Amino acid sequence: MATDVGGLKNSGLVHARDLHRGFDGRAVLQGIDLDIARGEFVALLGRSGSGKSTLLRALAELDYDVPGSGELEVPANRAVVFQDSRLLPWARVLDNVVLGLAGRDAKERGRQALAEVGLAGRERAWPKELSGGEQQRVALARSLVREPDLLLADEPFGALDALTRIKMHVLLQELCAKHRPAVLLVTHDVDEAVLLADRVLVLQEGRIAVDQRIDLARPRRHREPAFNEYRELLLESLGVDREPTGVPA
Ligand SMILES: Nc1ncnc2c1ncn2[C@@H]1O[C@H](COP(=O)(O)OP(=O)(O)OP(=O)(O)O)[C@@H](O)[C@H]1O
Repeated sequence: MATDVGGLKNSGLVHARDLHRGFDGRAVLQGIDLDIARGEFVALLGRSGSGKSTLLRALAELDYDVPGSGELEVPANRAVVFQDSRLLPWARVLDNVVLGLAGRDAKERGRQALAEVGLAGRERAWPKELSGGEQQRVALARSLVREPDLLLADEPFGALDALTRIKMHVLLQELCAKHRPAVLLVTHDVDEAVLLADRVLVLQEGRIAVDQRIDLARPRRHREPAFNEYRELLLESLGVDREPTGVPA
């Protein structure tokens, strides 16, 4: 596998060709071709077990222990956010944000990042004193303070209640408009994908089966007719039965 973090061959930021990954002889990714442009927001949908996290971990280069092949170029300056915040319980909020960050102004940048996610004044709190949504805000601040070219997010809002999730969607839209990282967001939530992404991919049988551009003005709102059209299209490609008597698969 060739991994070139420096000289990207094309104008894209992420470049993957014919990526294969498998576990115990079972193929999970079976020839992924994917390009992500600088500043582009890509959402990744797929049924449970389709390999979304496997693909995200490949792009994060966190899968050195997983056998595979293919060509992959990703920027060195990338950040990963998971479903749980993975904050260090023994470090205060600000220290969690700036841990490992170089420079004399690191703490000041950390404070600014916390203010951006709506947590000014909570710098000295311990992670356990924060709600789940607040902890995810800290995780976002920890990523964004590093000004990543690529943000890889694996169901970052999956464990949050519906109202908090909506607030996080608004926040993420604002942060992305300001910082313009390229994003790969793994999600189960079709509405979340249509709301946030420039492009929505559907992973099926180890390949990207759908690559749908979302041509809606921002900021986006649920329930406008065009939004619903994209949602129905994607639900159909996921094989979700929308008949009244059907139970979603
Ligand atoms: N470390 C591992 N060892 C063995 N099998 C694994 C490992 N990680 C993932 N798998 C298998 O690879 C397949 C894809 O898993 P992956 O977590 O990428 O799917 P996913 O689409 O992210 O699923 P979900 O939506 O349920 O999180 C699954 O069948 C899973 O059991």
